Amino acid sequence: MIQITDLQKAYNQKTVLNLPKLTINRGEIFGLVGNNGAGKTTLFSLVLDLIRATKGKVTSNEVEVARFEEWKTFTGAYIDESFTIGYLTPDEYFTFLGELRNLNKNDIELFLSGFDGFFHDEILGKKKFIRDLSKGNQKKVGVAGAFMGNPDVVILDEPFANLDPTSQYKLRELIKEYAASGEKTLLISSHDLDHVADVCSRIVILEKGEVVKDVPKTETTLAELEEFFTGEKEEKTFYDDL
Ligand SMILES: Nc1ncnc2c1ncn2[C@@H]1O[C@H](COP(=O)(O)OP(=O)(O)OP(=O)(O)O)[C@@H](O)[C@H]1O
Repeated sequence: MIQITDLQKAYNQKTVLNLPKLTINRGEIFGLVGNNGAGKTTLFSLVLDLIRATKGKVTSNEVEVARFEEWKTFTGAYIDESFTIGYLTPDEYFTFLGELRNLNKNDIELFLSGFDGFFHDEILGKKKFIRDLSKGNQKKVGVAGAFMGNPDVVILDEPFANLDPTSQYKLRELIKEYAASGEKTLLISSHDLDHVADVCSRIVILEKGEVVKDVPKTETTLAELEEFFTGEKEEKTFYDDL
């Protein structure tokens, strides 16, 4: 679905991303982790053609994202506040986005009803501009918007950050439900190893712009990720054998 070939991004001669080859297949829930400055947002920004690559290319469903526009019809994303429209209320924003994605009023209402639990009665019908919502609620609007129109590819940069614990768990469920058909491709970055290990089918660790680990999710993934980032192996305790 997404092919990355010889992709490099440099700022002032300093390479911040270097990916000789990376393929993300249809149906994968691709989790991207890495310390601050590892290159996660840079990678997503290149996949979404928000910044120009120094070298190399990204194709999404065979469409080269930097040269053509068709990929936008099957891609939903939320990277930051610039993806929403601050001077609209969430209701206005979803109507706008829905129309853009050829949904009628009923479709939009049906779509939004799927987010009732996630929105927790804080988002819709409040007559508040998106820019005046709390950071977490702004994120909820953006994340929900990314799923609108049932896109084949959904890209979310740190979707769990700023959300309260209940909303984080609701988002896990939403992501899993969305991916359940096996037809959708999701790219999710997060600093929360527990969430990534729970929802993702494949996990990639970036370090200084390079892939240092690329593994399918298994029962031991969370422990392996924790060991990688803390440098400590979790000791087996007496209680583990009971
Ligand atoms: N516009 C820019 N000009 C110069 N350097 C930049 C620019 N944007 C990003 N960088 C650098 O690129 C590197 C990768 O940044 P990026 O935001 O992709 O990391 P990240 O993994 O998303 O980090 P975080 O977890 O902190 O969000 C960093 O060293 C960052 O300082």
